[in-house]
Amino acid sequence: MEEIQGTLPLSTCHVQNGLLIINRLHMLLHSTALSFLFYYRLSFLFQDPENSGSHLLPWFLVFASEIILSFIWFLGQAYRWRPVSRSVFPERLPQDDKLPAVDVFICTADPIKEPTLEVMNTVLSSMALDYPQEKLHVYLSDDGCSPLTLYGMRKAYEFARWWLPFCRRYKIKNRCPKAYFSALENDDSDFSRSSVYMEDKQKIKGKYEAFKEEIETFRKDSVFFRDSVTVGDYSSVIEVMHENIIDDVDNVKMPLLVYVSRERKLSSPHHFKAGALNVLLRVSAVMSNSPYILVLDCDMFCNDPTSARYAMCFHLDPKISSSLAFVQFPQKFHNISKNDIYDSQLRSLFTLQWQGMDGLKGPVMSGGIDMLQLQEYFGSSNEFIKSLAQNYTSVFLSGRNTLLQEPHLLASCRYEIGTKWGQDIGFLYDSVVEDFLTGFILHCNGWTSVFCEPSRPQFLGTATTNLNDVLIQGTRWYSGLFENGITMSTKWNTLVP
Ligand SMILES: O=c1ccn([C@@H]2O[C@H](COP(=O)(O)OP(=O)(O)O[C@H]3O[C@H](CO)[C@@H](O)[C@H](O)[C@H]3O)[C@@H](O)[C@H]2O)c(=O)[nH]1
Ligand SMILES: [Mn+2]
Repeated sequence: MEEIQGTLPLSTCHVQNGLLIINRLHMLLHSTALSFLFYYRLSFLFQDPENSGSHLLPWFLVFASEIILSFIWFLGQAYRWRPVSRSVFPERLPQDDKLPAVDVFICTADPIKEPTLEVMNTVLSSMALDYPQEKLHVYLSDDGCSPLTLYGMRKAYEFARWWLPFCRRYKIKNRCPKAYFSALENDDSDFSRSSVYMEDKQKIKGKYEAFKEEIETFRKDSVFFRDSVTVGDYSSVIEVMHENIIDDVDNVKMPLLVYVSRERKLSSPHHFKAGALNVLLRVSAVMSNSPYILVLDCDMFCNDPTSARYAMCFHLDPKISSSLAFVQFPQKFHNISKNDIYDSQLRSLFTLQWQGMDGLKGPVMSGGIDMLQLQEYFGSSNEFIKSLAQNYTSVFLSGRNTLLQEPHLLASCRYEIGTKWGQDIGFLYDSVVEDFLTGFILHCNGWTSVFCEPSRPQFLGTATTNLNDVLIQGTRWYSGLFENGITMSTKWNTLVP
């Protein structure tokens, strides 16, 4: 940190002046029009009662609707007040050995709705991030406790032994194997004319096909398929995959890969994704205990390996790092058609509102993809985690991979009873949109966030594209946001300093 202080900045922030002027002019025009409208309505109500009497009820109803719509419009103007854009300079980051460690958290819940091969593609793309491999640890939480997912993880780890050195050697930009092999004609590698590269590519393609086949065979196997989602109560399953140097030529190391399926009891609250993330927070604290986490949905693969370094440009920037809680990446999708009739790409959020919020306290934590710093706010009040971390990190690094007694306790239902997990610590439980609530509370506590939107999408996810899914997702989000509003208004006294 000392080295980069006083030298060139790691990130810069520009106010988008053109947009700012247009937005503010539009606000002025719109509010002038609203003032005329209100004047017109009020003067009607106060005119001679004989003329207005019979129309009074419809006028009141229309006026009330206009007031509500204007109020909603007024609240939305904050997003347009000061839009900013940011640039990062990853080449100015400190040397690799000075970079902090990062834990990647990926959540999956159902191997049927979230096909295992896709989830493994997300796992592989995050293992292949351009970040010092010994400082990268990937955790997958499986809320379906599916043998298929665990099998997929083992096979993905085997395939990664080939995939990672290949990506590193040829500086592949698209490190999600499925996306890379399906875009063969637009090969983006600098080596695309080299015959050695083409040979290697065919070899790796063969390995990928075999990996795909193995997962498919396992899935089709009727005995396992019936069991591919475990129902009822089950205990936790944790498996650590860890190996040192795998490729002496390129000196490629394998990141740590951990499969975590937390204990489930139908009698204990489940807390969905927030519950899964909190288990990962605790389990990772006794294994790798990194100060930063990158949270990904299982369908959000890394489309550009530089994302972790980009996020570090903010977290290590002395100008903003002291109050910075998280870096939010936009959610972009690979399966949007030209028509996109339901606006599944969420344009108003990610191309307008988040940039506007970035000019205030920062974008809300909107799931999918965010890089959070942990030291200050998540784990610090939990002395137990701290003490465990001190005892166990060294045990793990010394190569005894089967330390697993404590992680199982941390992944059990009973661990959280009587603690503040989900209330004051970790991801919050009071909402089905846990990310929004957690982000709002962090902002209320004085933390900020930034929006990182480089031209190449850093992550690509799967959008909901049929009406049924759009409605279910929308109902969940908006009822969750409503719930958040209630939760926050009841906590108002404690939130506002
Ligand atoms: O009990 C559960 C339920 C969901 N998930 C995972 O959580 C993620 C998001 O769930 P999904 O059903 O795909 O919800 P979406 O509406 O697509 O997700 C958006 O909205 C969620 C809040 O509702 C955020 O958590 C997500 O990050 C955001 O991408 C997925 O990876 C799931 O596997 C779990 O791990 N456990
Ligand atoms: Mn999703």
